[in-house]
Amino acid sequence: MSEQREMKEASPGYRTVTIFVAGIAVIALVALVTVGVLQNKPLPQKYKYGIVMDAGSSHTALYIYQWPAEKDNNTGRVTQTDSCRVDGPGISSYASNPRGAGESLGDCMLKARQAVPSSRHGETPLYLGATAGMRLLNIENASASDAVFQAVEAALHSSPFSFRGARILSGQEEGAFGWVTVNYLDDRLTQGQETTGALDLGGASTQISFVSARFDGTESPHNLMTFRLYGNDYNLYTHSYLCYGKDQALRKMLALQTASGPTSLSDPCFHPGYIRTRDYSELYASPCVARSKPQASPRNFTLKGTGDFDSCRTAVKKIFDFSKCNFSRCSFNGVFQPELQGSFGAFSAYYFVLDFLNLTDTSAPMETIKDKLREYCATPWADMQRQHPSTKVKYLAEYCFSGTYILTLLTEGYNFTADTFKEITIIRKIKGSDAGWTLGYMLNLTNMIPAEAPDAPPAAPRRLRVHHGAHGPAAGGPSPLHHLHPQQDSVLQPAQDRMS
Ligand SMILES: O=P(O)(O)OP(=O)(O)OP(=O)(O)OC[C@H]1O[C@@H](n2cnc3c(O)ncnc32)[C@H](O)[C@@H]1O
Ligand SMILES: [Ca+2]
Repeated sequence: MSEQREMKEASPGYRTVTIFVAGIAVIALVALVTVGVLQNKPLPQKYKYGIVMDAGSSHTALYIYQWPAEKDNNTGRVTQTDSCRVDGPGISSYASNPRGAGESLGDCMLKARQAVPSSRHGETPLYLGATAGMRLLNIENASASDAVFQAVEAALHSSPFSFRGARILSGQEEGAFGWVTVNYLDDRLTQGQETTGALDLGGASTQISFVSARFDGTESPHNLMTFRLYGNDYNLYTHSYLCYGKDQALRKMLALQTASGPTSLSDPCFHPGYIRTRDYSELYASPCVARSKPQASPRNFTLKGTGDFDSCRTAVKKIFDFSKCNFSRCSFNGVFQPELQGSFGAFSAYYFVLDFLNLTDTSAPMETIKDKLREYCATPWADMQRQHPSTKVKYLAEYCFSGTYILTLLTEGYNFTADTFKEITIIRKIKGSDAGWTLGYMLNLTNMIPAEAPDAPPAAPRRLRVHHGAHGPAAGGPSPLHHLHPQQDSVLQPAQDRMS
């Protein structure tokens, strides 16, 4: 110590050097701060972001995902950080006011600008995918659906994000991406573990997707999606039933009950004491029921609830056609479905409805579930309103129908038995991220799921890759990111499309 002090004191140049070094350090620091301030450069961000808008039939939702900036290609690393529910109905409801569809997204876009650090805005991919509501509008009135898309695209182009296109997802994509999401969040893909099937119930369509050892696509090619993920091959069975989302299914049931154009209808799927005037032209204003509109009918009919679960089941069952099957086995409406296999995650309206009804425990005996629904449906409407003053009246009025529909769809439609029903888990979120197709869709379009396991020698480019036939895109083709129309670039395609 003292020797040191002696040396410092002894060395005449020591003070000069110290002052010199300190001076340089101060100048460097000032320069650094000045440059930083002048360029307004924030500190480097730890995360990257991606945004997907889910334009569903009943509403639009925006999801923001993040992942560590230094490593894009690892599983389980992409998580949902934020979400935003667009006020008002789904974009397909803006057919007569397309501009309104674009404007409706404003608040959620603002929220996204605040949630994603501004230094990342320009590089953050933004996708919009529309599902069954737009599929139906496209069938009904293609120019109206084009106008809605134009308005929505204009709104999203004006955002600071990297807008990569708005399009309608095919039913197969909707089902398959929901399956990818669930299994990605559960970490089942990297481990090569047994996967979970996915059940999605929307307002206008519903999907079932699961890996089946007995299904290679021979019987029904358009139900097959094949992928190679983290070095494992999957044959996924998937089917989307248009018009079997819970809103359209209710329309179908009401249409069957009003085929003769009555002025009043006693309906077992609504609570006793429930009474409402329904407009014929409004009820039949959907391609799901348009063709069965009665030739002659009054303007409205009076819908009166009788609250009878067993009769409701009978009425609901009539919207399924079990009469024909050209395959070895079918679900309903002549659709091929292999034997159910493994566990399932059921989300969206399965969750909303069964959670409200306190019926998410699928291990309860089937009879108990039926008894609860029987009692629930029989509860007078006035009591329901008194007990649930803050529940949206439309939802409250329809839970008896919705619960009955879900039970019928799962057991009679998809053939879940008292045993296999227990394999269904009713979920809303997995590790903080919503279950749904959006995350899988983004992972695919941003190539964030590698075809080979990360520690395996990269024989092929690390991207989510399907086995394409001779006409499929070459492996390692251009990244989907460089195109504005992801429908041409999605590397996940149903087998039928690949073979045609
Ligand atoms: O997939 P598609 O068919 O396009 O429709 P969507 O994406 O808009 O459908 P959601 O899963 O958002 O919702 C499914 C249905 O559940 C309804 N719903 C949403 N929240 C609900 C709640 O809390 N209680 C009851 N029903 C609800 C909603 O109105 C739809 O009819
Ligand atoms: Ca949906």
